[in-house]
Amino acid sequence: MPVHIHPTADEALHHLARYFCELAGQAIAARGRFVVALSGGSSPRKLYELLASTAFRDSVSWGQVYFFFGDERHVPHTDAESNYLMAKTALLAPLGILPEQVFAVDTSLPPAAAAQAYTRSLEQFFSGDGTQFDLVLLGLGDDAHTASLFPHTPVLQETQAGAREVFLADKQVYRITLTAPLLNQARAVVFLVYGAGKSTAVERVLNGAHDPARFPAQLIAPVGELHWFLDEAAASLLPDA
Ligand SMILES: O=C1O[C@H](COP(=O)(O)O)[C@@H](O)[C@H](O)[C@H]1O
Repeated sequence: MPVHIHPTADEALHHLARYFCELAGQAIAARGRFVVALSGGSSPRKLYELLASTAFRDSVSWGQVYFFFGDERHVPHTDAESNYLMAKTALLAPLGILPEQVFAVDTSLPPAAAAQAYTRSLEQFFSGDGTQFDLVLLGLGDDAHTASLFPHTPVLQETQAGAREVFLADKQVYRITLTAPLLNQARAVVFLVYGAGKSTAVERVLNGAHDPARFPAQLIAPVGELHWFLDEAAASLLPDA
């Protein structure tokens, strides 16, 4: 599994942006479309802004790219916490992506219904082809969660590919997440992690004992490629860094 360690976050972001464009070109040439699951939280915003910048925007046939979300907070799409809003602001609106290319979680529904509806959207979109993303972008929380697969939550036991609701008891909030079996069907999965605050989580996930209940990102083992793009700060506790 390639772990790419770059001196700075900016360099990691540029290398990942180039990889994104490369995969998009290959997928569009082979299958006529590029289907991506976006990550949320704070780290990917800079990647999205970079992809929409003059440096990269002409490197992808954006009209053939379809966007889903690896996870979403159960808040309105106008809420500052919304992963959809972040992606819309940083990537989708600047690139003029059409609404029919974007599959957001319907957070106006109650959490379980929103998850069921999202599972159905995925099934309809991929009908017959199997639900396989060309690329899943993921981040890593400092508690080793990824998407909304949080430590010690029941969704970690899920064996079916789909979307599920997750209740975070400490924050008393719901999220919707794609399950590990679904994420693992992807042709490529990429973690983008930068900053010293993530170094312990990176070390535990990549080098610690296998304990996905504590380190859920260890559940990610796709049938396709798996890459980690790190800066030196996030990689600082890895033995070879
Ligand atoms: O909550 C979330 O966090 C993880 C990590 O996000 P970051 O803000 O620490 O970079 C992210 O992968 C997930 O999509 C997001 O909803």
